[in-house]
Amino acid sequence: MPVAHDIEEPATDADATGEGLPINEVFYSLQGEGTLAGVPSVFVRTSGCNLRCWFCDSYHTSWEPTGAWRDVDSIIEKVQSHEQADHVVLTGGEPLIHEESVELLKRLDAEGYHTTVETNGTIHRDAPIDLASISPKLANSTPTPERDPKGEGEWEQKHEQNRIDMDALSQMVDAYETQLKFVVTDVSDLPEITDLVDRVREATATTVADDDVLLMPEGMTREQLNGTRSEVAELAMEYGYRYTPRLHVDLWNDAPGT
Ligand SMILES: C[S@@+](CC[C@H](N)C(=O)[O-])C[C@H]1O[C@@H](n2cnc3c(N)ncnc32)[C@H](O)[C@@H]1O
Ligand SMILES: Nc1nc2[nH]cc(C(=O)O)c2c(=O)[nH]1
Ligand code: SF4
Ligand SMILES: [Mg+2]
Repeated sequence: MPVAHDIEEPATDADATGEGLPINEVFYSLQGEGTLAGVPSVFVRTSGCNLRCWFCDSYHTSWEPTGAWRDVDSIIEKVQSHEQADHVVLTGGEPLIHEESVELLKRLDAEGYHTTVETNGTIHRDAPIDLASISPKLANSTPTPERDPKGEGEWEQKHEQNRIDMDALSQMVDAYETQLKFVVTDVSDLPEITDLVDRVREATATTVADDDVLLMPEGMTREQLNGTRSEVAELAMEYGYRYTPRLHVDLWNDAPGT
């Protein structure tokens, strides 16, 4: 069993019992990213992350983790209250820092849900995951002092050291149906992506097709996406990778619970 990295415990509304999961939010929406974009889904967002991307669109699960501890039964109950959905997306923060995410995924699987896990790919756990939506973090994510949203670059080195774990990444690719979803700002990100995809292909027994590699424009608002999406779409065509929109941002901008 992998050891969770040294995680700061999220601030909680409830007493930390050590059981259950720190939950930031549970909401019903359309999957906005990746090969299942457009599918009605319940999102379960855990709090706490082992990385600190400067651009993180879920600031209150990473830079300032907040949430309330909920036991697995109560999370399942909340998921089931959205009766139309048969897809569940477990995200965060980084959901796989929490061992209890495995229990939640087992319960969701037993209840018949299709499960997607949105993960940065640095921690592998054995769980019933129907789609591992892995977003390995590139150098463009590193919180340098100039880009740090909170401090003065205190996380730069730790983020840089931990953002890629080839063992965890390749174990996950071999274990699950996978999409590799890269956050792209511009053409300068592409050499790192092609190199990483080559390394994953060498390290795994699985065929990683070009259309399992997704380029997603960086931006947490429509305005920011206006500056990235066209170039990223062109890059997907040029390299033969798949483009993924951020449908939820196009539809609802950065509204909470979407
Ligand atoms: C908040 S993360 C949570 C899951 C996991 N920690 C991860 O990074 O994959 C969910 C998704 O949002 C993406 N993301 C975060 N901030 C973004 C931004 N500013 N622009 C585009 N994608 C972003 C991540 O790369 C990931 O695919
Ligand atoms: N609609 C919607 N789709 C998403 N796909 C991945 C998300 C995430 O934050 O992990 C996300 C999200 O926050 N909202
Ligand atoms: S790994 Fe995911 S949750 Fe963590 S800081 Fe980066 S985007 Fe945010
Ligand atoms: Mg999101």
